Amino acid sequence: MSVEIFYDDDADLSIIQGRKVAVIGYGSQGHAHALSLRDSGVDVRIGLPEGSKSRAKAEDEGLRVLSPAEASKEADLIMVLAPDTKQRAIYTEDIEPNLNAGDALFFGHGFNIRYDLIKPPANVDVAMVAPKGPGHLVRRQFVDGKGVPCLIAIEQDPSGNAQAIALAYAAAIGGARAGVIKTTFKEETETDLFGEQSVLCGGASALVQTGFEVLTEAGYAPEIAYFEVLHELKLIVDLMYEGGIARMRYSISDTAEYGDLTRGPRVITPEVKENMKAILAEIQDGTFAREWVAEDEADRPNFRKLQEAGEQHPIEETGRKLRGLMSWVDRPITETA
Ligand SMILES: NC(=O)C1=CN([C@@H]2O[C@H](COP(=O)(O)OP(=O)(O)OC[C@H]3O[C@@H](n4cnc5c(N)ncnc54)[C@H](OP(=O)(O)O)[C@@H]3O)[C@@H](O)[C@H]2O)C=CC1
Ligand SMILES: CC[C@](O)(C(C)=O)C(=O)O
Ligand SMILES: [Mg+2]
Ligand SMILES: [Mg+2]
Repeated sequence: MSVEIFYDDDADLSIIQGRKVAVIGYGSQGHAHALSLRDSGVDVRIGLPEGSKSRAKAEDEGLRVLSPAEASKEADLIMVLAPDTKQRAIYTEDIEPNLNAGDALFFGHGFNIRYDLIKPPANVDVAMVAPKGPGHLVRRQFVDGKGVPCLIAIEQDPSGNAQAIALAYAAAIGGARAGVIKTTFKEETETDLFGEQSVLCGGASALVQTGFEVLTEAGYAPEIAYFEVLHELKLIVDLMYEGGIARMRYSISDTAEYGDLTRGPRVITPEVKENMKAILAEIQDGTFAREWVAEDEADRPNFRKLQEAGEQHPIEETGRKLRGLMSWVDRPITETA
């Protein structure tokens, strides 16, 4: 095996328990890290601006909430879990003036370091602990005594201890129960962006919406179409998760398996593979990052338009109706455990 994988036995939790940690941001990842760090005996404070919607949520959990600058000043390890597009300004205005030699600056995703948007001083450890799953699942798994696998990466290591600190941090949020893999900021950023754009989010959303459109435009009931192309997808993906594509194919009927083997490549054609390569190239050469930063600076007009169109897609209305009949499915996305 070419990668190093670490587990709880490889991590020394006392290292992170001996640090003063500031978690900047209390959204999907921020709430999961902060609550699990606290439950692991770590001294945590949250950095959020005045007027942030997240302040009340953190305070309701009994966490100390300070401004990002105050939290950074108090802490000797700062984990940046604000939106990627906001991190550069937060770093310049709130974190950088409060960084001391020997501090550690941590990220949950490598975007700002990989694309040189943030350039920390050489006397500060710079590392990443990136859970490979959505924050609400990171927290739920921790509470259930399990964990979401994490990637760690070290960009700067003046203390000589950055890897041990990152491993301890990953263990404190449950990641080392599942496995912690060492990577680089470059590899994490490029593969994470590719995965979410081409397969996990972009690819999967477009596949599901298109399948729903084909069935309903052909006159089939939207409810039937929803079950076939969205609801059942989770059941199929669960089998892949447990035992790979082979396990899924073992479990489905041979009729489905024959259709999978012969029709799948007609959906995901060589042209689709070329499209994926083009998307990867835009990630590697920085085109996507420049586009996304510019879109954010322009107040996200295209993003909002596309978001709205997605919310108006007929599959959402059908889904809301059906999930309303399945009380066990409709977990609010704000639920934290
Ligand atoms: N979502 C996920 O599961 C994953 C995210 N990541 C990475 O984690 C990081 C955080 O992403 P995510 O959790 O999705 O972010 P969210 O959008 O869910 O949350 C962002 C948080 O940052 C706060 N915030 C906004 N502006 C500031 C500011 N100026 N100073 C301090 N806090 C601010 C927001 O507060 P408010 O409520 O006021 O908006 C909110 O609490 C990103 O780097 C992302 O790539 C990595 C793996 C998975
Ligand atoms: C798949 C999306 C993700 O990369 C994640 C949850 O890991 C993200 O940026 O939210
Ligand atoms: Mg990811
Ligand atoms: Mg991501």
